This record gives sequence, structure tokens and C-alpha cells, in this order.
Amino acid sequence: MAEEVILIMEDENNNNNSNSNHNNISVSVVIVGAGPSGIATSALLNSLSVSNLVLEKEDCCGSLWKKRSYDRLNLHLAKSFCSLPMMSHPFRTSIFMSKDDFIRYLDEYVARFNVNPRYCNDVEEAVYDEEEGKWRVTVKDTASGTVYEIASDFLVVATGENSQPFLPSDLPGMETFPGKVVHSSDYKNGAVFKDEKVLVIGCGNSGMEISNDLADNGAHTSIVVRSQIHVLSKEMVGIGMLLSNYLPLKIVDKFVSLLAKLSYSDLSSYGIHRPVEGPFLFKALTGKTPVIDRGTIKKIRSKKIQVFPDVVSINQNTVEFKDGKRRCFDAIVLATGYKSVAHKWLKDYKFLLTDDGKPKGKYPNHWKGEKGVYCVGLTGKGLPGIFKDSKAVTEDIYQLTLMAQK
Ligand SMILES: Cc1cc2nc3c(=O)[nH]c(=O)nc-3n(C[C@H](O)[C@H](O)[C@H](O)COP(=O)(O)OP(=O)(O)OC[C@H]3O[C@@H](n4cnc5c(N)ncnc54)[C@H](O)[C@@H]3O)c2cc1C
Ligand SMILES: NC(=O)C1=CN([C@@H]2O[C@H](COP(=O)(O)OP(=O)(O)OC[C@H]3O[C@@H](n4cnc5c(N)ncnc54)[C@H](OP(=O)(O)O)[C@@H]3O)[C@@H](O)[C@H]2O)C=CC1
Ligand SMILES: O=C(O)C(=O)Cc1c[nH]c2ccccc12
Repeated sequence: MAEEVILIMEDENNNNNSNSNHNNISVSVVIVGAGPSGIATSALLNSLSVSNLVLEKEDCCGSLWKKRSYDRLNLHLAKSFCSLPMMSHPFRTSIFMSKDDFIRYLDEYVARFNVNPRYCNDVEEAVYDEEEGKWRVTVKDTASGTVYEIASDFLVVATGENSQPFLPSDLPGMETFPGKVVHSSDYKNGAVFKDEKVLVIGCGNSGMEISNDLADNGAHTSIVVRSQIHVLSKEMVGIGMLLSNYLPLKIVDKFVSLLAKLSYSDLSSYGIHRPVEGPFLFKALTGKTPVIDRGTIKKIRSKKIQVFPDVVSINQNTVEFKDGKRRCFDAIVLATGYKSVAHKWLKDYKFLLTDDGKPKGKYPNHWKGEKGVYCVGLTGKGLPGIFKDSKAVTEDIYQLTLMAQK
């Protein structure tokens, strides 16, 4: 069946977020994604009376938090670092908020700042029309199947760094594994793995937390740690983040690394090796977040969780590791991370992104591309990064809007 194509040109009636109590600003902004990045940007634009429209492919805001994360997820950063602009977290919530409290916050945020995303609206493509000087955004309303186009002066990419699970293609023999294979974004809890031998591949925060959860649920748990990692407590991260407002990263790292060594000592006999650079510099250089330990290390020390080096091959249920050891597993959890796929739908991505879908500009000048395209939340800095990016983007759009009116 041919799909209907409708053209919408800056139609106020179609702009759910128009806010009329300020100057008569006619610039239209399309924001793609209603995660924390998209809703923060829309809320700020609303507060400046800049009309904007948020498009979200799922049926809710914060879909990563509501649909694609495990049950026991807690924020790893203290709540003071995890607010979106204009609204702090409620006093009643704990310092390290639960997933449910964070979701409640997101829902309250959209209601308070009149953010009205068009849900079930998947952005299939965005191209820059040089002649018109506008972005042409092709959208599919997945509820009705209707495809339509929007033209806008500004386009904000807020589709997140976690838009697609990264499934490694370099695991030889993976296709022969007969057991259950699940990516961390589909893992809810370990109840279904009770008494099973489960291998978690990947030792970022997802892998470490899921291993802990599996072990708590009675699974015989192993984890692959193939690279050097920093392990910190959430308090150490908090101290480091506070200090990094005042001191160079190298000094912050010296102090935080000392705390980590005192608390965790040397973990190399358990297969966990620290990088040479300290945790904050390492994150700045590589984008890799330190592992924020919430009990996994204790289980590794007590051998409740086994650590293995890189996978060499998989043959049916048997996995061979780099140290020559072979073990049988019933299930595999791929905690192998994510990739941004914004450069797939943003056809003219070169105005903003590299071929990997990452910002072309170097931090802190990463958020602005050419031709009125921007990004929020694509620099591996989590919610604190989103706070800063959304402010920078909206301030820039606001200034350009005012200039255009003069
Ligand atoms: C398990 C997990 C836990 C995390 N915990 C923390 C934490 O404690 N602290 C922290 O600072 N950071 C944390 N992060 C990082 C996290 O990614 C960010 O904090 C935050 O959710 C990112 O917000 P975002 O809006 O940029 O992206 P997302 O939350 O991923 O939102 C992007 C939205 O865009 C939508 N979308 C994607 N493509 C399209 C399209 N083509 N058309 C329309 N809509 C589209 C998606 O459906 C999604 O709703 C965590 C990440 C994960 C995976
Ligand atoms: N509560 C919280 O705050 C939480 C926050 N998060 C955040 O979400 C983001 C995503 O985290 P996460 O999902 O852990 O993803 P990450 O990208 O942080 O980690 C992916 C891990 O998978 C490993 N990996 C990838 N491919 C392979 C392979 N073929 N064989 C072995 N190992 C492999 C990587 O190793 P290598 O480095 O060698 O490539 C890395 O250890 C991070 O920013 C994280 O901090 C996640 C969970 C909880
Ligand atoms: O949880 C994440 O993915 C984050 O990126 C949050 C975060 C931002 N800055 C940090 C510094 C150290 C540890 C975590 C973070």
C-alpha cells in the first residue's frame, strides 16, 4: 500500500509546544528524541517561547529508562549531578535515585514545562535543503503508518548514544551457541537464570551490575573482562566530580586513584587491571566510564563471580578464553554496549557528526554543527553533559532567532 505523504511547513497548529506568552517568535525547531536530552531542550525552548516540536519513535518519554533497562538500576551519580535544567530532584528521593524515582522525575518534567512530544513518530530521514535553507525531516507515524515531512529552521539531534545495542561480530562461533543470548538492554532481572551457568560478556557498568544481579538470583555467574578498567565507588565518583569543578583532572585523578587503591587494593589477581591514566582523564580520553561498584567486586573476590579474559571461540555450549580455559554455559548476556545511529537517519550528518555518529567538534564545542543542526547528549558525559549541552543549544538558537527578527 502506498504511504500518504503530507507536507507541514512550520504550521503553528501542528506545533504542540507553541507557547504564546512571550515575543512572537516564528522559528521552528525540530527535536528528534524524547529522552532526557530532547525533553530538556524542549523545556528550555518553551521557557524562551521558541516554538519547537519533539518527535519520539516510542510511545513515551524516557524510553531507555522505561523500557530498555534492568529492574534494579539506580543512578550511579548523586542526584545533584543528574538534574535537567530548571528542576532539581525532589528532596524526598534518595541521593542515588532509583530508576522509578528518575522516571517519575522525567514524567513530572514534561508535564511541568509543557513538553508534548509526538509519540510513535519515527524520524526516518533528515536532509538539508540548501535552496530553502531548511531541514526537511521525514517522519513515520507508526500508529497509522502515515509518512509526512516537516520543514524546520533548526534541527536538534537528541536520539542518544544508546540508540542501538552493539552486538559484536568478532565472537567466533557465536552462531553455534544453543542457549539463550540476551543483550543488556533486554535484561530485566536474573530470576529466569536461577541455577544456570551464565556468561556476561562486557565489563562496563551494565555488565558489572547484571553480573551482580545474576549472582544474587542464584545463577552461576562469569564475566569477561577484556580491557583495563577503573573500579570506583559511587562516593569516590562524587568526590571526583566535585573536585573536577576546581582542580585539573590529573590532580583529581591522583586523589581518586589513591582512594580506589586504599579501598579496592590490587585486583589484578582477579583479572582486573587498572589503566595507567587515572579514571577521569581516562574517561575524557577514551569515553569509557569507570565501573561504579555496587557489590560486584566483593562477589568477584569471594569467587561468587568468576572473571575470564577475552573470548577466543565458542563451540556449542563451550566457550574458550584467551588464557586457554574452557567452560560450558547455558546462557550469554551481551553487555557489550551501544552505538549511536543518528548518522543513519541524518543524511546530511557531515554538518554535525563523524562517520561513527559522534560529534565532529571537540568538547566543549561539539554541540553545534553547520546549517542550524545541533546535538545534545552525544559526548559520553551522561546527565551532567545533557544539562550543559541543552543550555548551550537553546541559548544559541534563541540568539539566532532574535537576530533573525531584527
Ligand atoms: C542502563 C543505563 C544506565 C544509565 N545510567 C546513567 C546514570 O545513572 N547517570 C548518567 O548520567 N547517565 C546514565 N546513562 C547514560 C544515559 O544514556 C543518559 O543518562 C540518558 O538517558 C541519555 O539521554 P538521551 O536523551 O541523550 O538519550 P536516550 O535516553 O537514549 O533518549 C533518546 C530517545 O530518542 C528516541 N529516538 C531514537 N531514534 C529516534 C528516531 N529516529 N526518531 C524518533 N525518536 C528516536 C529513542 O526512542 C529515545 O527515547 C545510562 C545509560 C544506560 C544504558
Ligand atoms: N547505573 C548506572 O548509572 C549505569 C550506567 N550505565 C552507563 O551506560 C553506558 C553504557 O554502559 P554499558 O552498557 O556497560 O556499555 P559500555 O560501552 O560502557 O561497555 C561495554 C563493554 O563491553 C565490552 N565489549 C564490547 N565488545 C566486546 C567483545 N567482543 N568481547 C568482550 N567484551 C566486549 C567493552 O570492552 P572494551 O572496553 O574492551 O571495548 C566494555 O567493557 C555507560 O556510560 C555506563 O556508564 C550503564 C549501566 C548502569
Ligand atoms: O553513567 C554514565 O554513563 C556517565 O557518563 C555519568 C558520568 C558523567 N561523568 C562521570 C564521571 C565518572 C563516572 C561517571 C560519570
